[in-house]
Amino acid sequence: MPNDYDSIPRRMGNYWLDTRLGSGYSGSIFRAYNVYTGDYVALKVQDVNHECPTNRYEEYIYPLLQGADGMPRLWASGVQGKWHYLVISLLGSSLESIYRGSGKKAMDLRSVCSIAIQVIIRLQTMHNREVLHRDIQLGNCVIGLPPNETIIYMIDFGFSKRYIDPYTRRHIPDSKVKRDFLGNYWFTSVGVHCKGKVPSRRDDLEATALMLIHLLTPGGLPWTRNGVPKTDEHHRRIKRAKELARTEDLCRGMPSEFEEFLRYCRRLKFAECPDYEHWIEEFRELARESGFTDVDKFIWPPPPQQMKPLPVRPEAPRPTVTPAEMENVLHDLAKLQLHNRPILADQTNVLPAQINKQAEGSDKKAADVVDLCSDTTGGGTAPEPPKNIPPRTPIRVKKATRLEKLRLSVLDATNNGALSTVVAEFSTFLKETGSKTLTREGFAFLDALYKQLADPSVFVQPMRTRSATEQAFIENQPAHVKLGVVARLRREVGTAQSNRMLAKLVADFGTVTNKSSTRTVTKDGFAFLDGLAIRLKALHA
Ligand SMILES: Nc1ncnc2c1ncn2[C@@H]1O[C@H](COP(=O)(O)OP(=O)(O)OP(=O)(O)O)[C@@H](O)[C@H]1O
Repeated sequence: MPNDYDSIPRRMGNYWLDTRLGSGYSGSIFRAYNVYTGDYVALKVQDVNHECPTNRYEEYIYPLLQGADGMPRLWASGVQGKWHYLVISLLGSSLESIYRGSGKKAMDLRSVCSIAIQVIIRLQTMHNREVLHRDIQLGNCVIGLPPNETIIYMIDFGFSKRYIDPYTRRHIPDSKVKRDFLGNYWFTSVGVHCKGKVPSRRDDLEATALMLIHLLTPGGLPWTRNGVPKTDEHHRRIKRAKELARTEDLCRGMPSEFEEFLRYCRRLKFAECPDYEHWIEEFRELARESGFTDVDKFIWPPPPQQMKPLPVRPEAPRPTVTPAEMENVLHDLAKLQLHNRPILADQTNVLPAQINKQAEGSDKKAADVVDLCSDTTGGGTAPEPPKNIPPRTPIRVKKATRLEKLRLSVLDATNNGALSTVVAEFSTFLKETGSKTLTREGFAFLDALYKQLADPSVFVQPMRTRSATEQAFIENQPAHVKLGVVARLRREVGTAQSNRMLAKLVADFGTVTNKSSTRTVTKDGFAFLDGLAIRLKALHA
């Protein structure tokens, strides 16, 4: 039901309406002031007969959120004539208008980290108070007015809901029945938007992840680029694009935290409590490592000395490597003389001359390389990148750096004792980072380990590369298949008699982890890695 704005009285209760700040489907919002105190507020007006009485819902939710940082205060509410009104703290611009107003194609990393930290904290507050937001988007995150302009506030609780039943104290039930989508086109989670699932805490977080990725993507998330859908067909196309978009494609070129955060949100179970603290820390650390200070504050415009180059990803698809360029790479690889590196593998049947030949003849396997730029394999001294190939984006700091160091330690290990230490460190590191997702650097580590255990002189297809058809097949595999394989590997690792046998187990572990949709290391997976470290030590003795 559209609002008849002209009939809205100039005075509502003790408040005099000034300028209109915004309006949405459900009502209008005005800047207003208290006629007795002169204090400015925001006043949200809605027709009492509106088909979607969001003001009434908000009136119920606001008291649950009072007093918390970043939550607007509800000063008054009431009905005047045919109008229901809410009087709330007057705030500043929304992130939507800040982003649009910047004229930039993507937001800087410092600002996005601040948004991540603050929005996750806000959601933690809301969820602790048993409320789901259910409409996370840039327009519903606004900054305060001076002196609170560095604080991000949540607004618009018209779709919010208590997820703990106040009487039974139980979490709202899940349901298999598909429900109408509630939220917004751009950021509402795939589960809720495309699959009609019941929203829970995980979906507020997934919407946050998508919002962050949107801000870092030049031109925004792919399905946002043609504007709000005007037809059902357009809406269907958006849902399809959203559902089919692969996490790694959405996050290509960004610090790995964003990809991991999105994967994490999508792995959460319906009633699971997210680990807010972990992700707040992850984004703080990412910001710190990128050289940003005071990142809990959203400072706009961003301080000039902290305006680092954006983790821009190329908008056009990465050009494929030409045969000539590939030849250059292989030539350089051959020059690495892998046969001179310390070899731990069982070499009984491999004569030095053969090893040499294998290194030189490794171009036969070149066609197997699916994505040369995104996976790190091979020896320590990297060859000069061939000309005309776009440079790799200089990001994925921290975890990536640590994993890369571990990978190099694998390649430098000269005996099983040293390898055992590195494997134990790898396992501990993964456990401590909290994120159990194996990133590409994690797979590169396994690739290196496999090579050391099997035969470092042979080119090995990286475990993580896979085609679209493999991906589709993998996604149809039930989770218990992976669990069963890893449990077997865990058992077998304790009795493996040689490095070759261990190499085979590592390869199976990499393959099965890669085959799971989330690429996570399970409890059995960690037991396997720890068992591997112990076995290597035993074989060394
Ligand atoms: N407290 C506030 N102070 C200042 N501006 C505000 C405030 N609340 C909302 N606004 C502005 O008004 C816009 C609409 O507000 P809000 O989202 O609460 O209303 P809505 O009717 O639910 O809108 P929509 O239909 O777009 O969800 C916001 O994007 C923001 O720009």
